[in-house]
Amino acid sequence: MKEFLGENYVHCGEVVQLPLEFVKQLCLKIQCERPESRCDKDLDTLSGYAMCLPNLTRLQTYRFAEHRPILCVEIKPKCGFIPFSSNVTHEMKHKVCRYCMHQHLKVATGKWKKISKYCPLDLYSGNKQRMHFALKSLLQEAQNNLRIFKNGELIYGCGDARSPVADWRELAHHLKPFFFPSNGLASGPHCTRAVIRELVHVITWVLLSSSDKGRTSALRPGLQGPRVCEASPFSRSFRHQGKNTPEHSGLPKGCLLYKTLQVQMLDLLDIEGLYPLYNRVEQYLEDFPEARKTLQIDGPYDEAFYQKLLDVSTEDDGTVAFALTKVQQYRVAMTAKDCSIMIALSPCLQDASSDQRAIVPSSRSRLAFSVSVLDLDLKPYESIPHQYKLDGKIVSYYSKTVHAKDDAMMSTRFKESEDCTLVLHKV
Ligand SMILES: O=P(O)(O)O[C@@H]1[C@@H](OP(=O)(O)O)[C@H](OP(=O)(O)O)[C@H](O)[C@H](OP(=O)(O)O)[C@H]1OP(=O)(O)O
Ligand SMILES: Nc1ncnc2c1ncn2[C@@H]1O[C@H](COP(=O)(O)OP(=O)(O)OP(=O)(O)O)[C@@H](O)[C@H]1O
Repeated sequence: MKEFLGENYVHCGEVVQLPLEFVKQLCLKIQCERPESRCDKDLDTLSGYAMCLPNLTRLQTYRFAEHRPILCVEIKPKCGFIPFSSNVTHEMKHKVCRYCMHQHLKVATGKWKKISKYCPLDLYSGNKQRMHFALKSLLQEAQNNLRIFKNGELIYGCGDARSPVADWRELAHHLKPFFFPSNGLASGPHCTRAVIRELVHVITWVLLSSSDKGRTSALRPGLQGPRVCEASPFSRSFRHQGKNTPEHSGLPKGCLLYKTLQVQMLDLLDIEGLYPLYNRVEQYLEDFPEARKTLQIDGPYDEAFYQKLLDVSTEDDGTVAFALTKVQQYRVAMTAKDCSIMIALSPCLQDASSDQRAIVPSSRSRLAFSVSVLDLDLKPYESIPHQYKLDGKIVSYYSKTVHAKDDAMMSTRFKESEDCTLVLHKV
């Protein structure tokens, strides 16, 4: 991931040894804090090892702990493209992105209460208007896609599914000293709006900022699907006005969103095209179980592994080697679709001679920032059948309920318009 996303954004951490008794106690202690949907997860209590990562709610540009106040915005942007693969059998998947479709299933199964207006394609569009809309939508319905921390403590977003904290007034109260440090902006709805607007502008600016490191240019998936999701309320409102959605202004090539999207696009065949290839590898492993090691299913994720990921050809020569490359690319893509971006912001002193590239030129205050990526452990090979089933469920639920409802609404409107024919008589 360092190779793809760049040195600056990825923190590998280090492996540390822990007493088994400590891990066991920790595991018991956190179990009651897990949201219900994550109760099947477990800490590895047997290996005696853990990953020690830096605290990413803090600025990563300074070596020493800062004593200045720090704000951190965590965004889990999810998949930012619509599949372009010809293996896709459901027409809907070429029009509506997975996140927007999945929202309906999540609400139906009780994971969340309300459908979010957030659409990843808006965030990844590079178009400021669309990005602002996406970020405001995240602020309205944070789900597990947005969290805000102040000095390392969660002040906005879901700690877990049961206790969402989502009060804009309270949030603005926390944020005001960061964005309007020296003026006496009166409180009230006007102040809340101004602070939230400033937050959205600063985050957009940071997301579009570039760092030149990383070898992303090596990835050229080539094909691209539609750049607008039909379900996004932003593009819907444009369509209702008879206008086209502003497509995209293009993400700057060095920015983290661009790099993340490139890695996500390693999912070249879509799960529908990938699943038969997974079965080919499975069949091979059934015949030669000892090959699991040489195929590097469980690593090591070394230079040789990385080099194979760069082969973005989609021409199947029927070999296990081809199938394996696509499977590994898919796992990397899935990881990039589920990672989080941590944006840490801290006011910097007017006279501090800091690196100008890491300062947001916000109108009211000078903010130092750092951007990191979280949750980059490679998705397991074993999760592919689950992905395949889930994909089918998401699409069929969306098609059956939401799309059918849309159709019904259209035909009712049509019928109503027939019933209400206005007859004009000459007088
Ligand atoms: O499949 P998705 O898109 O629902 O993603 C899962 C996430 O749900 P989300 O859609 O973000 O609410 C899910 O998020 P939550 O734990 O529900 O917050 C996990 O991140 C899961 O990854 P893993 O199985 O724990 O490694 C994610 O599973 P993977 O598909 O990334 O394996
Ligand atoms: N290094 C870090 N610095 C700051 N916050 C972190 C860090 N690592 C994790 N977090 C916080 O904890 C949350 C959960 O982390 P993560 O997704 O890595 O856990 P996980 O591996 O999915 O947990 P599990 O599978 O055990 O339930 C993140 O969304 C983030 O808010």
